[in-house]
Amino acid sequence: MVIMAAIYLAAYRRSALFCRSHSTYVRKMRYLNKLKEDDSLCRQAQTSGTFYIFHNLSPFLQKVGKKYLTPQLSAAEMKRILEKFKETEQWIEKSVLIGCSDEHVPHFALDLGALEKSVIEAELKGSFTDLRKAFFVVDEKDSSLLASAQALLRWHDSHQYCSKTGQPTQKNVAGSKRVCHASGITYYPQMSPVVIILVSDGSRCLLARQASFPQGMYTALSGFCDIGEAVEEAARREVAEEVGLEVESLWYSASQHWPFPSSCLMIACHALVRRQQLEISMNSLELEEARWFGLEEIMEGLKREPNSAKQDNGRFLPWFPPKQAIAHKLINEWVKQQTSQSTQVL
Ligand SMILES: NC(=O)c1ccc[n+]([C@@H]2O[C@H](COP(=O)([O-])OP(=O)(O)OC[C@H]3O[C@@H](n4cnc5c(N)ncnc54)[C@H](O)[C@@H]3O)[C@@H](O)[C@H]2O)c1
Ligand SMILES: [Mg+2]
Repeated sequence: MVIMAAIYLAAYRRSALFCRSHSTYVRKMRYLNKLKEDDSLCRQAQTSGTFYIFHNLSPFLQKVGKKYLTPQLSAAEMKRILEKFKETEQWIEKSVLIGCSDEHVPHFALDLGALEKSVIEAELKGSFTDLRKAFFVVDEKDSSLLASAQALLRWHDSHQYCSKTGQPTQKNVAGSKRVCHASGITYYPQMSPVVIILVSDGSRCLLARQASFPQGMYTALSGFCDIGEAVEEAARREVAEEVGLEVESLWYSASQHWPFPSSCLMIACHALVRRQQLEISMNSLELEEARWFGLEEIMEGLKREPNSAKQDNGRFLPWFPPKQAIAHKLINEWVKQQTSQSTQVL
C-alpha cells in the first residue's frame, strides 16, 4: 500500500512538474487539492514534507539577530524530537496540511501541546510565542501562514466531537475536514465573516475605539455578519448600529483572514455617508469613542508608533493599526484618494 502510494506520488510529482501547459501556481493548487482528497497520497507526503510546530496554539519562533524566523522542521527532525519524548511517529497523523512550495514540498502544521514545552525549546533553540506577538514580528508572508495554520489547528481542537451525535469525529489526513462516522456528517473548517468599513463624508473619515483597545488606538468600524445577510447589508447595519449614520454608497476594497480572537474573514469596504446627516450618535455599549478625522490628523497618526503616542500630560495621541491589519490598508487608500482628489482640484 505504502509502496503503491510512493510510486503514485513520484509519478504525480513528475507529471505535475513537467506539465508545461499549466503555470507553477495552477500546478501547485492542483497538487494541494489532490493531497486534500487522497488520504494515502497525503500520508506519503507527510514523510517528505516540512513541519511548522505549535505548542497550545503558540507558533515556534527563532530569533536571529533582530529578526524572528519561523523554522520548518524536516520529517527526520520531527521524528528525532518525537523519539526524544519516547513518542511514536503516530503523532505525525495529528498534523494538518497548510501549503506547499513551488517544487511541491508539502508544508504541515503540528501542535505539540501535550509535550514538555521547555524541552522542545531548548532542543530547537527558540521559543513558542503567543500569536498576538508572533503575528506582528515575523515577515508578512509568514504571519498569514502562521495565522491560517493556527486557525486550522484551533478548529480541529474544538471539533473533536459531532454536535449531533456526541460521537468522536475523525480528521482526514490533510485535515481539510472531519467526519462523524455515526451520523455521516462531514464538518469543514469555518471562518466568521466580518465587515470592516471606513466611513467618509468626502473630506473626513470616521474612526472609533473600543474600551478594550490599547490607549490611543483608533480603527475603522467593524462587525460580524448576521446569518443570511449580504456583505452590503451587514456594512450598512453596522454603521447604523454603531454610529447612527446611513450609508449612501459602498465599495469593496479587499479581504483578509484575521486570527483574533478566532478566525474571521475580514471584508473591507469604503463607505460614503449622506452629507445631510453627519452627526455621530455613538452606541456606547460597543464603542468608547467615535469621531471624524481630517486628512492632516490621519497623516500624522500614520507616522506615529504606539510607544511614541503618550504625551507628557499622560494622554495619548491617536495612532492606527499596523500594516498587518486590513484597517491600515483602508486608511492608506483613503489618504491616497484624498490626495489625488486635491491634486485634481489644483
Ligand atoms: N484586521 C483588522 O484590521 C480589524 C479591525 C477591526 C476589527 N477586527 C476584528 O473584527 C472582529 C469583529 O469586530 P467587532 O468587535 O467590532 O464586532 P461586533 O461589532 O460585531 O461586536 C462584537 C460582538 O458581536 C457578537 N457576535 C456576533 N457574532 C459573533 C461571532 N461569530 N463571533 C464573535 N462574536 C460575535 C458578540 O456579542 C461580540 O461581543 C474582531 O474579531 C476584531 O478583532 C479586525
Ligand atoms: Mg463593532
